[in-house]
Amino acid sequence: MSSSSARFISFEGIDGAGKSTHIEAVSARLRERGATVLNTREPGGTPLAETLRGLFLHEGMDHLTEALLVFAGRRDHLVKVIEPALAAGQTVVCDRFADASFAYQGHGRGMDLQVLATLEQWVLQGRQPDLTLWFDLPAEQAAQRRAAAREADRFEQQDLDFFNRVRAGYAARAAAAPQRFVRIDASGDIASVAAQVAAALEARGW
Ligand SMILES: Nc1ncnc2c1ncn2[C@@H]1O[C@H](COP(=O)(O)OP(=O)(O)OP(=O)(O)O)[C@@H](O)[C@H]1O
Ligand SMILES: Cc1cn([C@H]2C[C@H](O)[C@@H](COP(=O)(O)O)O2)c(=O)[nH]c1=O
Repeated sequence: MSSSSARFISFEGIDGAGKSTHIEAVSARLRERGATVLNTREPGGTPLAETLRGLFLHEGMDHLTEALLVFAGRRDHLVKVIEPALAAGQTVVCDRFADASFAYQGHGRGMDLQVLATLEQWVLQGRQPDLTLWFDLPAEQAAQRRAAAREADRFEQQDLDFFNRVRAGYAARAAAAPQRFVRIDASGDIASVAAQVAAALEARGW
């Protein structure tokens, strides 16, 4: 891959699906092939958006406020970090992006998907990842992994029904954009998941 081939790759999935476990290996692989890789995340990615992240994860708020906050942070992130990096020919690897808003605020919280689509249009102006790796895992299994790993934030405290809806939300987004999404079966061991991720990159010649 030449350093001028800008790519935008997002990682998605319910909490505890295993995204973060694979992000550094993906970035290392792309760097080995010549890319300049920028690792970032949402909510967050800029000082302002990281401040909003703290509120988003820990303060109580209504669902529309939650969606507006995450899209406000996303706008700052897009304008200050993602677009300049892509314009400079870098590869952007982002832990979650706008699909998460449809899955969590839309399907999880029950917000009107059309309102989210309008926000997406205003904020992203058509920008979408080139590839979205969706780590798909049953909610029960993800909960077991989370329980062993860390203290729960406002989202991670939600029940299995919530995460089943979020998972269905990702499935709907994947079905609507099959050329962009690759479903990774995240239920196996770390090596089997890593092999699927590598195959998805290999298939694109990345
Ligand atoms: N394939 C796997 N099998 C068993 N455990 C795993 C697997 N992948 C990751 N884990 C473990 O599950 C926990 C959650 O993984 P990780 O933090 O990568 O998930 P995540 O999708 O990034 O979660 P979040 O989005 O909530 O931060 C960690 O303790 C990690 O070590
Ligand atoms: C981008 C985005 C995220 N969320 C939720 C999903 C997770 O529960 C947290 C982020 O935590 P992580 O450990 O960094 O994965 O935020 C959301 O509800 N909506 C979004 O758009």
